[in-house]
Formats: sequence, structure tokens, C-alpha cells
Amino acid sequence: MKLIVEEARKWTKAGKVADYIPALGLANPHDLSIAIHSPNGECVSAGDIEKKFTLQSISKVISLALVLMEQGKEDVFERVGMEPTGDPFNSIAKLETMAVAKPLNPMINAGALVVTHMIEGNSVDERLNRLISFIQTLSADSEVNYCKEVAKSEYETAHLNRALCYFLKEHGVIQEEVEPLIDLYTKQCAIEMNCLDLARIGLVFAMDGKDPDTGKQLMPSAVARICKTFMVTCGMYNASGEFAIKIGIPAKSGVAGGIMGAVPGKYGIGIFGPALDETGNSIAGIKLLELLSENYRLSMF
Ligand SMILES: NC(=O)CC[C@H](N)C(=O)O
Repeated sequence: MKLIVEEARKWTKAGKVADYIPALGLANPHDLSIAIHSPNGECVSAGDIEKKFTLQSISKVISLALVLMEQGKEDVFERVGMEPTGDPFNSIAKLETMAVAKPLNPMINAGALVVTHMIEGNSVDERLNRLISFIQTLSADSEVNYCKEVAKSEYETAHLNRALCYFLKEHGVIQEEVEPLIDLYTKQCAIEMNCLDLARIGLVFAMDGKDPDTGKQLMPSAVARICKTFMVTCGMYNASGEFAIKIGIPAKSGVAGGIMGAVPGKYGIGIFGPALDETGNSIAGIKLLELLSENYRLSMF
């Protein structure tokens, strides 16, 4: 595994750390780490595995799972669609041209903002805490929390996400005030962990929602299935098609450089490599997955 990480690390030079959220610009572009968690408790890891990173868009899969569990799929899919867009994650274009202003899927920002809007609770703190405690259960790490610095940095600069919210509010897709929603969304995106925790969460999805240690169902298998399907069709933004062909693993990436993979029935994968390619995916992380998928025949197709 060490050798594969060092091979893939060469690609970090060709990528760039995201800096549209200023605090993310401080990351070291040459970091790269991976953890692969198996159902029998075995975990293989290599690289800078202790480094923490914020989930960013990876949190969208987990908030979706929570909201599907709490509100059911009818309510969720009344407000957000199931189709990939082929557009960048923060694009507003399709929202305006669609007959109904319903975001096409929950993995783009517009759709994720609708899902976050649906997290229940009386205050931002209460809603955030419910999501964090769900994530603590999935990762089996009670220390998981959000990074205040990254949350603040995104909150201060999230003008495009505010624009998406105002558009959605105008069309009645969301009802709450925009500022608390942006507050909750930016804190959700700033939830941080290392690649070991992320691999553990990936494994729960891979195991159809079962806790790999206790066998307890942490989310219904139907919810895990919906999430994994979105990971295949839109998990890697507008590079999801190419990723499915080359790698063939349900995966979700975030602009901090994380990738969560769920190889159905087999492994959970957590990767961190903050240098990104032009679609916003970890450039060396994708290389790493390409090498692994080829070597160990991980593609599900
Ligand atoms: N692609 C991402 O990871 C985007 C998440 C980020 N918090 C944003 O809304 O811009």
C-alpha cells in the first residue's frame, strides 16, 4: 500500500488546493493518505493517516441518509431530483431553466442545501448536533466534530450558496431564513476527521447500513442503497461518468480533498489528498483509486 501511495503522490504536483474557501488554501498539496476498512475489522492504511480534513461535499451523502431516515424518500424526492447534471457542483444554471425550480440531485450544492434545510430541530445547534452524532456513530469515533475555522471561512465567503438559497426560497423549495441555513450548511461541510474514520463510514454504506462491529443496522438498507446509487451517478461531480468507467466504485468527494469509497459488501475506503484536478476531485486520490481498482479488481461493473 505504501508503494501505491508514493506512486500516486507524484500526481499531487499536477493539482491545486481549493482556495475559494480561504481556510482550505492552507492545506499542504503534497499530503496523501488512504485507509481501507474490511468487514472483519481489518484496516490497511498508508500515508499521512492522522491528518484531519473537512468533509465538504462528502457530508452531502450523510445528511441525505439522515434526512431519508427521518422524513422518508417521498418527502425528500418531492423537493430534490435523482438525475445527474453534468454541470459543476455549484452551478445555478439548471435551476433557472427547469420548469420547476427543483434541484436535479442532492449531490450538487443546490440539492444539498435543500437536504440540509430538511434536517429537523429547533435551532442550528440542535440540527448540527443530530448530524454530528449520526456521523460519530457511523465512524465509531465520538470525538468527531466540526472545524470552527473552516466553517467561519466558508460562512464569510459563501455568496454563491446564498444565491442558490435565495433562488430556492423565492420558488418555495425552502422556507427557512437563508442565514441560519448557510450557518448550518457551512458547519456541516466543516465536519472534520481523518481517513480512518472516513473509511469506517464508507464501510457502513458498503455493508448496506450495518455496523461492521456490532451488526446493528445504523440506517435501513434501502437508504444505504439510494446513497450508493447517487455516489455512482453524481458522487464525483461532473467527472462521475469517467470515474465509473475507470474505477467503478460508489464514491463521494469533497473540495478539501477527501474521497469516501464504498465497495459493495467488501470495503470502506477513506482518502485524503488536497491537491485537486479541474473538476474539484483529489487528483492523487483518483490516481490511487485507479491503481487499486486495477490491481484488486474492485470495479463493481
Ligand atoms: N464540492 C464541495 O466539496 C463543495 C462544498 C463546499 N462547502 C461548497 O459548498 O462550496
